[in-house]
Amino acid sequence: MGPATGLSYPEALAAVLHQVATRVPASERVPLPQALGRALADDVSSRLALPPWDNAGMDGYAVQRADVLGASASSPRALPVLGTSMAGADPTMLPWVQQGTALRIMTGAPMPPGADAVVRVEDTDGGDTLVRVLHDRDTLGRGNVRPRGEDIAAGAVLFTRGTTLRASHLGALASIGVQEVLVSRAPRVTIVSSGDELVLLDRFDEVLNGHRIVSSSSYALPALLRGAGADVTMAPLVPDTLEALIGALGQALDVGCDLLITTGGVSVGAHDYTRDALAALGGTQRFWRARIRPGGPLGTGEVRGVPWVGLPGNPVSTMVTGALFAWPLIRQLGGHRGVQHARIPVRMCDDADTPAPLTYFLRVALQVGADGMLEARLTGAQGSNLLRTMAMADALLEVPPSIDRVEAGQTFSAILLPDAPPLFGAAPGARA
Ligand SMILES: Nc1nc2c(c(=O)[nH]1)N[C@H]1C(S)=C(S)[C@@H](COP(=O)(O)OP(=O)(O)OC[C@H]3O[C@@H](n4cnc5c(N)ncnc54)[C@H](O)[C@@H]3O)O[C@H]1N2
Ligand code: MOO
Repeated sequence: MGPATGLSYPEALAAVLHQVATRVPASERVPLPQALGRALADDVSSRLALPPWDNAGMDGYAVQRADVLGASASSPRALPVLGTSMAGADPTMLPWVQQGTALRIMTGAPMPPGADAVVRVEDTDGGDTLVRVLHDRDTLGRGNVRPRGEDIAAGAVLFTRGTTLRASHLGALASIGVQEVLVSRAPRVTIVSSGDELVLLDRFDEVLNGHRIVSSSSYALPALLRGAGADVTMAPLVPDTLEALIGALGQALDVGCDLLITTGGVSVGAHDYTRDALAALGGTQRFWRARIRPGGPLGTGEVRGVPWVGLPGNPVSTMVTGALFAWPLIRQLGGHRGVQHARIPVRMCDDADTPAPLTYFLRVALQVGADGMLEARLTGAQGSNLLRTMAMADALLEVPPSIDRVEAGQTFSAILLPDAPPLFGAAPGARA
């Protein structure tokens, strides 16, 4: 089977996501601080309004705006000061601000009845018992008054099911008194890696003896997928026999998981048994092979009701397909709403040949260019076995099948790797 067979990248992604589209994840209640990064399993409504009362947006004096309209340094308005409204003051105990009076007020403190504007302290002489207002700019617009319920309305839905909870969500939920949150359970993902040549680090002496290689994907892939919110179990490494693979996959299914991921053994080699093993366990294959590089020998299907994704064994192919396909799939299984990779425009700074009619995903490092646009540079050679150049990459430059050569200066879409840092260095000469 040639490299140009199989599904296009968008078709393959849609097929992978489609097979779990109707699954509703189980939910659990967790204390608020532990809800970070999880998806809300239900809408959250607020019992109360926030802010709970009209309050001051500036430190200054609560007044009736008509009293200070037209005030200036040459024509100040003098108002007796009735007292002070501190943040935390009981709003029902505040004096009425009648025409021609003022109440000292702090940012966040409740507005007293009668007042409809706050003059900031800088626009006054700061008087304690009598204040002179020297400027009337705060009579415009909202007059530095922050209205009750502006942030969160009482009874309204605050966040909807599927929202990924970030730091500010925890703050907003805390502010309405949520101590425990109903979130989708982390999907249980079991990874089964096969290959006679592979050992874990406890057998590194066999690597030194020249007989084996470390199963680097046993370390890289769970790290990546845990970042997607998966509860990952690594099955013991499986030798290259059909019986061993059937046994290992059967064991993983008996223990139970929400997603079965295999690495290796999906190509056309003499020992590539993954698809045969799945068939022997009664599984069905949805597709095998995508028109992408790296990662072409990618498969998906279902076995005993559990979705299966077969990632190719070359370590970079494993990580690229893990990021492009397994990551969004795990997000979907974890109940998260957004599962589309963002594409960002980047200016490519290197040439690259992409001759086959495939979507290429080139490993690139990003820098902020002189004009503020992101610039992409190849991290080095692009062979599927070269994990170092994958580790150096921030993003995958997506080169469509119709393009057979990338030239420096051209703009392409890049997909940020899910574990890429959110900040980048500046290219030489870039503005700060
Ligand atoms: N005749 C063909 N050969 C190959 C094709 C093809 O279309 N026709 N496709 C190539 C591509 S592309 C890839 S990718 C690989 C995929 O092969 P498998 O998924 O069957 O993987 P393996 O053969 O088991 O291993 C490939 C390679 O990766 C190393 N490997 C495997 N697992 C791990 C691991 N856990 N950690 C580190 N390294 C691993 C393995 O030693 C091999 O070097 O097939 C190509 N061949
Ligand atoms: O596509 Mo394979 O996944 O390049 O090495």
